[in-house]
Amino acid sequence: MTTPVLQARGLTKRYGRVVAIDGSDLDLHAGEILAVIGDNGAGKSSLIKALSGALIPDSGEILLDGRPVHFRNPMQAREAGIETVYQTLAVAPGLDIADNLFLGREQRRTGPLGTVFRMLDKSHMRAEARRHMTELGIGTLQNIGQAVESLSGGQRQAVAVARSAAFGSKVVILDEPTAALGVKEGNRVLQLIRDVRDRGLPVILISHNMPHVYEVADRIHIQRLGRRVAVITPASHSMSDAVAIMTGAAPPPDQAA
Ligand SMILES: Nc1ncnc2c1ncn2[C@@H]1O[C@H](COP(=O)(O)OP(=O)(O)OP(=O)(O)O)[C@@H](O)[C@H]1O
Repeated sequence: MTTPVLQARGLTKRYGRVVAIDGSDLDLHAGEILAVIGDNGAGKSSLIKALSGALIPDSGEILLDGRPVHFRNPMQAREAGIETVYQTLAVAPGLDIADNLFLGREQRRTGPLGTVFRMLDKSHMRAEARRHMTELGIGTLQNIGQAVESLSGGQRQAVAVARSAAFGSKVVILDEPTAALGVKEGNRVLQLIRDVRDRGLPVILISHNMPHVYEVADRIHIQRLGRRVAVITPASHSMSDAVAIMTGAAPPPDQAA
């Protein structure tokens, strides 16, 4: 078995008396979409925050390509190649698509125009933005200079996913990317997620939408009461099996025997 790209071992995080994650494990393999499902409060967000540097776990270990990493903040996780799109979309509505793609990573002009006057290399950013969007087949966004506030929810998500795919060199983490979307837009974002995987970036997808999970996930990590209780696949278990394990109505598979 090859080493997982990203692993969590026994991660724990407490908030006072509340145990948000309780010795949770996670394994993300190369080339896969790993869905993380669980009831409200199961610790999905906390787990993902730990993996993306937004939360420092009390104990446990995170391994990237088999090597221990200790992220103190989201920037360090991004620098290590883990790109996360949160539920609350971090897009800036007033800025255009290209600017959003490069938010926090603006490219300056070369020479004193860039270093002294901090001038942005707009044309380069536009060209790069267009290349990334085209690569991911987001054909509907013709005008890279269009303000993001004029885009639909699905198109905004597409920009956020494209951004994570453009900059994530090892892992892309998506927190409820289809939550607020209509059927058509949701499907488009699902296709985008497959494209990201097929281009070689493994994806962690947190979602409450079971049909979406079953449509795209290669494996499904079930989180319950702060820890991983099972890993199943859409082929091994039905949607109702998954929900039963998630809610505790059925025992996890290894205990079922
Ligand atoms: N900053 C915080 N302060 C206090 N308690 C927190 C904090 N963040 C999370 N918790 C608690 O930790 C537990 C796990 O929360 P978390 O958000 O990780 O779950 P979740 O599975 O993502 O839930 P949901 O599906 O509702 O988003 C919950 O009981 C929650 O109330």
